[in-house]
Amino acid sequence: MKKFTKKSSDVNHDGYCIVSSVKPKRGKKNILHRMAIDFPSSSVTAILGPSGGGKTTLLSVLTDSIHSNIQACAELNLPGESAFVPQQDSLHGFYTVRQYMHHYARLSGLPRNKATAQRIDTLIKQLGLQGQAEIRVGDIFIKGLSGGQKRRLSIALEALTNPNNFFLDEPTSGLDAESALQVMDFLKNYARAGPGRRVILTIHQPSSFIWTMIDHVVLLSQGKLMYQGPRDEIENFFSAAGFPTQHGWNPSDHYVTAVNDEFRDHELSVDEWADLFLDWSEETPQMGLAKQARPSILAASQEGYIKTHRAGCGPGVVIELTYRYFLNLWFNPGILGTRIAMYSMLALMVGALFWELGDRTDYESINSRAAVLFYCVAFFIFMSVAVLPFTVIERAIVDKEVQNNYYHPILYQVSQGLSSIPGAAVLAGLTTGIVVFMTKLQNPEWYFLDMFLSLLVAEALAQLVSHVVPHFVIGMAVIAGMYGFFMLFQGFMLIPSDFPDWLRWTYNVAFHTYSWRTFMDNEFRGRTFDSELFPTGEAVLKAFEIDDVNKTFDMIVLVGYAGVIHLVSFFVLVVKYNFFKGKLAPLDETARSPPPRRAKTNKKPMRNPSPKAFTPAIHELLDDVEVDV
Ligand SMILES: Nc1ncnc2c1ncn2[C@@H]1O[C@H](COP(=O)(O)OP(=O)(O)OP(=O)(O)O)[C@@H](O)[C@H]1O
Repeated sequence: MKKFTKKSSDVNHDGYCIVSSVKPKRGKKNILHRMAIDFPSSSVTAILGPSGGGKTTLLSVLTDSIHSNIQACAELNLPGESAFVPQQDSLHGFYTVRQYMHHYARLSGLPRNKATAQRIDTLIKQLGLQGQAEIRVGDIFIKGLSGGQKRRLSIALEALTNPNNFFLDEPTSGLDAESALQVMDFLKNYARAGPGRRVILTIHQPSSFIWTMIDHVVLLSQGKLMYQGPRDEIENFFSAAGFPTQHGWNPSDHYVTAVNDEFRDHELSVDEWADLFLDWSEETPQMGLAKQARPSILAASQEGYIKTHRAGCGPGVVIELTYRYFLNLWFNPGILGTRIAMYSMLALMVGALFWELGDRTDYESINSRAAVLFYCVAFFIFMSVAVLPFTVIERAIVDKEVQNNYYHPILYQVSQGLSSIPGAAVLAGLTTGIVVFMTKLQNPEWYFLDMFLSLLVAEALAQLVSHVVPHFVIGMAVIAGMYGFFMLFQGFMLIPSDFPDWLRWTYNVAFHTYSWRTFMDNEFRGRTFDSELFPTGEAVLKAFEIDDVNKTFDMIVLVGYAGVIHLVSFFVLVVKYNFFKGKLAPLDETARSPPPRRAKTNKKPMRNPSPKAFTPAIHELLDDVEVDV
């Protein structure tokens, strides 16, 4: 029996992957069965097969990004840096195409010189985006690139840093025939442009044009290997099996249909196809694992080894990400614009309702002061929830960038923390200016500081929640629930000594407590009132059991609160990207031998098939189609 002899130590330009099994952690059914696949360098390898065949799962094994609920035993040998272009284009909408390319160049630490600018221009041209170079990508607020143009931009962004292993999930989906052809042409040239490069992509239905641009084919069905080898050999295999492609048919349609027995009985079952391929590849000298040196292609690689460039330095990445967040704030009306409008309107309404309240000393004004300060804490902080959808949407972009090794999540966390400072300052300044001016509450500098730090904590909390919830709607519900608790516990509705004993600790946990009592101390301390019950502000503070409050201490607590939340966010990101990721387990030794034959079939590969032996079921289907002439 032929042995698969490759070991991880055999690092050369012939890539391969040996899968022993891939299955869900809870469940016995294999998603991918035992298989060994070549990934020759300087080639475009297409993974294709029927829906549910295991293409995406195989790609996730190859990119080491398997889901945490999957158990995979596999060995990979794909030397060099990798980049992955997911099927979903995760892009910020405010950059133009050229700006986006320069942004990624800076993020990767590419030198800011003419060569980089030229490479960007070349990529834009090669991917047919020169007409859109100065057009914004677009999002829900502004119309920008079409779906296909976004696809091409995603490819250009990852190609910029010359990864050796360039993985793409359905790169041609959503593209018209000409664009798809251009993309494939680009990928083919990319693979050829240097030894040690390989392009590995999944594809659903390659057109006959695209089919000719594929060098190497991996055909999967029901998680089993139907064929792997050079594209120009697959027809020999199907012919030998008695299923040649008929004249005028798209070969890939034929192969994918022939191995899909999910809808109707085929002459050969998937197991029989798998066995036929094993038999055929053993008998065929040019087949077999890692035999495709493809000297003709390697000979065409004249440019020499081009070094991959990824992962910029720490401070550079933080500056770039912080700058990106500012641009997002600036161009995305949902993040800052809407909030500025809402905060202004509410602040004006507060000012109008409590007009010149600070000048009043009557008994009712005491109640009004406490109420307006409660409102300021509760609602202005609550509205920071508006940031959550955008951080959740940005998550897909960050996931892609972390997976593609642009930066460590800690740098993203630092930049998020820094980015929230100016936004919080603008909103706090706005509300302070309007509310304090109209209501004549005292000490605007403390009002501003308290509002600013409270908003910083609220933004940090929104960012933390955005890292863990599956959807922003859930995140908003979680934050609304938390703030509901915090408002109850902050000491306004109930003074601390009236709390049930077992809930007393909650008073200190809610950050609203520190915000509100500082507002209260700021407003009441030193005031006198025309009231026998509360002749001084201190008497009011005493009634709320906050007469011994130290404002400076409370502001330090808010800073610490924000710091702790950012720290928790950091740990959440580290855990998420390191421990909640599925890990590839090593192969057991038996996996190096070919898979056992499962289906004992008498259908030996036929060397001289008659054209009549073509899948009868397909003919039946086609015969049923009535054509009106
Ligand atoms: N995390 C998982 N847990 C359980 N089953 C899974 C998991 N991921 C994939 N599968 C199953 O494995 C099979 C292969 O899925 P996969 O997404 O790899 O197929 P595919 O070839 O990419 O399909 P399509 O072309 O429709 O995208 C499917 O039956 C799918 O339900």
